[in-house]
Amino acid sequence: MAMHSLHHQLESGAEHGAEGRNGISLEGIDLTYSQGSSSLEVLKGIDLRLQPDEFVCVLGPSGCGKSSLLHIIAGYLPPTGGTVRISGKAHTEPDAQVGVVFQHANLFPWLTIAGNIEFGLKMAKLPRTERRKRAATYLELVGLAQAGALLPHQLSGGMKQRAAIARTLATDPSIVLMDEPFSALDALTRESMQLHLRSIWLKTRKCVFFITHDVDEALLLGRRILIMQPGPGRIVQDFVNPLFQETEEVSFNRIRSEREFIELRSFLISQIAQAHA
Ligand SMILES: Nc1ncnc2c1ncn2[C@@H]1O[C@H](COP(=O)(O)OP(=O)(O)OP(=O)(O)O)[C@@H](O)[C@H]1O
Repeated sequence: MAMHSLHHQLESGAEHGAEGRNGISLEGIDLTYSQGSSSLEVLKGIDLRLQPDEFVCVLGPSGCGKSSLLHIIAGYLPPTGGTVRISGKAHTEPDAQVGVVFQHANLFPWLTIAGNIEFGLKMAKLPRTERRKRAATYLELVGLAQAGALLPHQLSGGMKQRAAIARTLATDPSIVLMDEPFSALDALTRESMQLHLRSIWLKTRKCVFFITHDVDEALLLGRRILIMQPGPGRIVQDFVNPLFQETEEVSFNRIRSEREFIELRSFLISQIAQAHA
């Protein structure tokens, strides 16, 4: 596929996400940070619909407003304009529908791994037996079935991040927002986490909004890919990832060696560089 024709051959993500009223919809989101007499317009007119089982990766140069957008979807930050809707209803405050995973796990150091997972469930007033059961289920799902009684400092970075994912999923959110969740991990752990997350998504089919700086990561994980551009932040590319396969049986090495992967990779890098210029 020649680079100049690549863009025309990609299926639009906006059409893909447009079905039904479920999932997330962002309507005309604007954000301006104001401090004293100065202000910074960070996001302008973001329109986006995500299906309830979407896995979307968001790429864009540093400072284009990716994290700000995530904070708005989470309900942490009110936009200066526009509306976030979840299943058609305006979403203005953090709640159990939306789970967030950050770059660092931020586990409570004094609680065991199971205790960390149960903490949010306790806040949600789930009875103790149900909390125990859920913690065991999600520890199993992230491959930490044997680690429930350990304290966070006894875990590796990758294990801590898996515990953080289990903690988020255990509250059964319909949307999981992830802000560069694997960027602090070494390359090998990162790849195993990517495979793990893929397999969790195939089992749970949650809507995942995943911010990354890593083009390869977006191509290996995203069913849909967005590219944002700064000044002010907006979405400039939105397409269905043609490399995405709905199966557990994937070899990242094989995908990485495919011609289409290499072409898409340089296409994305050129788009991000353009956005940066
Ligand atoms: N609380 C804040 N007050 C004022 N300006 C802010 C605030 N948070 C972020 N900004 C500014 O808004 C812009 C977008 O920041 P944001 O963190 O959303 O971008 P990003 O794309 O996630 O960046 P990165 O990839 O580096 O994490 C940046 O110019 C940043 O300096």
